[in-house]
Amino acid sequence: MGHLLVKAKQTPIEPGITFVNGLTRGSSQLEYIEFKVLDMKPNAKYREQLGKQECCIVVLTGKVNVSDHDTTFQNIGTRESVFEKTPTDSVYISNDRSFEVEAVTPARVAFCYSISERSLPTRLIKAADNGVEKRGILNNQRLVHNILPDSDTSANSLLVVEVYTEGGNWSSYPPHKHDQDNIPSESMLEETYYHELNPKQGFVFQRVYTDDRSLDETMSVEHADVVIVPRGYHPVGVPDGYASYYLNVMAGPKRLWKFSNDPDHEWILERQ
Ligand SMILES: O=C(O)C[C@@H](O)[C@H](O)C(=O)CO
Repeated sequence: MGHLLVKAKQTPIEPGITFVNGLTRGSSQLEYIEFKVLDMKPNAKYREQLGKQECCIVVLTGKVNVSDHDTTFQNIGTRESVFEKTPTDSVYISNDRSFEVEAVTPARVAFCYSISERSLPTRLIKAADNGVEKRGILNNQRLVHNILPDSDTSANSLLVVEVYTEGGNWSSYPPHKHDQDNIPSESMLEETYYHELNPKQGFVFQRVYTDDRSLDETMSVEHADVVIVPRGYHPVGVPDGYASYYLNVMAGPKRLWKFSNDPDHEWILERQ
């Protein structure tokens, strides 16, 4: 197993709460992003005091109440499986705040963190606020739900997006990278991928590589695994018969998603 692949764990951490997968800045080579996914049984409560990190709470499945102790958003979340392919509700919570998530139904919740110093208002990002985009042609088709895109100024550094790729298709493809602070042509953003598969026994392949191949890892990724993209190109290939979902978190010094395609494969975009 390469050091960019974090396998799903399923570790009970509190009554009614199971840690599914995640990473901290201490446990990964990332400087900006932390991430975790928790499974929650009904009535379970997860509380956290944020330090100098902002957090986007994405209700992957089920229904929850989220409170920042000033405002409570009740019964949020829209789906029982991510593969319903409808957007979901999320909540943005600023650095230095605390929050509580209480499960109303069995729920799977993603917590996307990035370092942040400037306080911002808590915000409910409703499912209807997600920008829904179909990208690509031929075997490069994917469906994108933009939860926190760079056009939305609710966050200091976090970018959050979910992506669906049908079997036999490729996404994050042609391979692109965002590891140079060279705006307007490219921004420097770390990235994480939290993957789900339908059916669950499926797998996808993800390669993370740089032009000079000083980094070049190709991973077999299974349900609930996380892939870390500290730099480099990061395409995903989905085998026939399986559908892929992933939740991307991106963060870096500037909150802008500007990428460069691998020049060797950019011709993919020129096809009709
Ligand atoms: O369009 C896609 O296939 C999704 C990717 O852009 C993905 O969100 C990503 O790699 C962002 O850098």
